[in-house]
Amino acid sequence: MLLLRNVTYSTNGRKILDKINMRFKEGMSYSILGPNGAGKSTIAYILMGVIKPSDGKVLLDDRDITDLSITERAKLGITLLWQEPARYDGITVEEYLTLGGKLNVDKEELKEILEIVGLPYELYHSRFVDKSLSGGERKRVELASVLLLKPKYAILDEPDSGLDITASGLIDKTLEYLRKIGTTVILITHHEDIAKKTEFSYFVCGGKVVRKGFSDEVVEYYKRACGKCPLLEGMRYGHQDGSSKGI
Ligand SMILES: Nc1ncnc2c1ncn2[C@@H]1O[C@H](COP(=O)(O)OP(=O)(O)OP(=O)(O)O)[C@@H](O)[C@H]1O
Repeated sequence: MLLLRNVTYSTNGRKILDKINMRFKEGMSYSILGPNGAGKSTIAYILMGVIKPSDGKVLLDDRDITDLSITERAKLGITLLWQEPARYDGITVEEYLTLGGKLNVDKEELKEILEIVGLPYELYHSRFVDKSLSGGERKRVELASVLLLKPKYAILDEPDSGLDITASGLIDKTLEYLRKIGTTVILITHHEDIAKKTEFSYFVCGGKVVRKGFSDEVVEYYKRACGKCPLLEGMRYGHQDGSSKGI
């Protein structure tokens, strides 16, 4: 089990996360749901070891891993799909996904995974992971790399961002594959329909867990709460500069 215990994170004199407690059990799927700026990506970075909490602990199977680096956590089976996909000039999709042949993966498996993420092997394996791929295609390559690693814990930070209308089917196939291989999924999103695809959800707002439980129930609460939130209402109508009333 992966666990955040009383995690607080402050930076530049601002408290971003405030005593966050979360539990991710093996083989289950979870969403971290919340509006822009809620603290969702910060939670992902703390789980992955990109940043360290100012207070509190990260535990994996009762072991304190708070001070472990990204690489050490990766070795323990924790993987992060970054919100912004990277580019690697001069490296093909196949080289990237097989870590230059170091990852033990056969061609059939590579084909299967590329099919799941919607990039047919024949069309994409020799393409370069550079700016010649669109943002959406790079995101799909990153998702394929997470699936091929067969992690124990897959943290997917907005897997649908930058993707088109086919994203919903892609998320379904991704979750189905990860469920099949027993990976615990931690999916970060601000979309209710995406959160509903997981079993459990945490609704985060203002750096705090506001609600947790079965995804259907949490999503209903999120819709009601965010629908009435004066902060979000203000953002929607652009009250900060008094302009852009409506859209
Ligand atoms: N280094 C930093 N200095 C100041 N503020 C920061 C810093 N890093 C993050 N924040 C702020 O912390 C808040 C939470 O950021 P975070 O990226 O975790 O939100 P999020 O829920 O993932 O948002 P989004 O849905 O827009 O991606 C935001 O208001 C952000 O501006």
